[in-house]
Amino acid sequence: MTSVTFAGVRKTYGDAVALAGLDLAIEPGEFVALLGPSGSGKTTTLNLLAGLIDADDGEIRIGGRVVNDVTPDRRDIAMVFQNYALYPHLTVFENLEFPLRARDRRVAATVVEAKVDRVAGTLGLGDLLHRYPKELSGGQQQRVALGRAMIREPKVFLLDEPLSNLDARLRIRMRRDIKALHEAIGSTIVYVTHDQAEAMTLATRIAVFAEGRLQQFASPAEIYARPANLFVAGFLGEREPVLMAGRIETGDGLAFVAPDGRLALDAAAARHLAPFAGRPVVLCIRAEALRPSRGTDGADGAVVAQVELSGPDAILYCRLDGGAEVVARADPADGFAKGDRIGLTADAARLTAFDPTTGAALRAGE
Ligand SMILES: Nc1ncnc2c1ncn2[C@@H]1O[C@H](COP(=O)(O)OP(=O)(O)OP(=O)(O)O)[C@@H](O)[C@H]1O
Repeated sequence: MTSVTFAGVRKTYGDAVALAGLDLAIEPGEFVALLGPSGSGKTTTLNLLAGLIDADDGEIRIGGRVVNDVTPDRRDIAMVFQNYALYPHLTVFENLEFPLRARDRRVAATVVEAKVDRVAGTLGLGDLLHRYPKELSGGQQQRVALGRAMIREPKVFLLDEPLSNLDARLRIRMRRDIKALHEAIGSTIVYVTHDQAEAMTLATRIAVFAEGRLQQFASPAEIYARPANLFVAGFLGEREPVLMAGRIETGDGLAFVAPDGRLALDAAAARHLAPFAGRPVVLCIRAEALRPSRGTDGADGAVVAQVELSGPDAILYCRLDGGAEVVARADPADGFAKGDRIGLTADAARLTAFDPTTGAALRAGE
């Protein structure tokens, strides 16, 4: 297992900064997702690691060795792209053995066979070895592409949006396959995606990029629960959170007060948000942070404007009494309906407050 390190790595194209001083230390055997919107620097990072482009500045290490001047074929990495392009005129077996034969023409047939068998076994391709790519489903083709990368037993796998050509259900199945594969082989994986759900389910840690800068590098749970800034808070999660500017007030019970709405905060808020009382903040409010209730005793009033069933949840689009729109999650069995007058209590442990000027998260005690 191999570590990967970027230290002060910078890449520009003319005046355009593709990557501004990246520092990132990936532990051996980690599965790291590089996540961010289009143009944020993910592919630049991957291409620098692969050696397909050169850094202007900084140092890149694979397993402790500085590789800035090492050619791609000597970096001991394998790449799988979005367009995995199998050789159409070769069978699955021939596609899998290709990298071995390309490296060493005289490699023994028994060695090739043993390696292909092992990789095919890990990926569940054993019964498909005689087929041609056009006789395979999209998911099977993608597994062959992964197998072709695995066969040379590289130290690090680089995957660039490998699932984006597959339909939604297959993508979810392949996610499980890739995760199982990582657990089976234990190699270090660096995986580029703009799909936050993919990053959340696959990665041991997620590196979130925006505009060529690393915004946060942490576990999926940490990134979701404790986003470092407003960009990360907005980018993670199935549904965009509501970001509302206002103040934490301590008067009549602790509350968040915005010009167009008020939210009562529960007791846990005393520790979590009370230190920021009186100062302007932007609050990130996710649906699961709001608890709807019948009647408005001890909670602030809202009206349900729309209900959306989303699998096991009912998503309530609500209007606070002051007019602000928020989204709450409920159990469909509770039967909330459009037009209902409800109470909303915020679970402060699930709220994050941000500095309106810098966008950085405010943490009690920091
Ligand atoms: N060869 C190039 N010449 C000029 N600018 C480039 C080149 N390659 C990348 N860039 C710019 O560098 C920035 C980062 O690009 P990069 O491809 O790393 O983004 P990305 O996060 O991978 O985006 P995507 O998800 O769209 O692939 C972008 O602004 C892009 O336009």
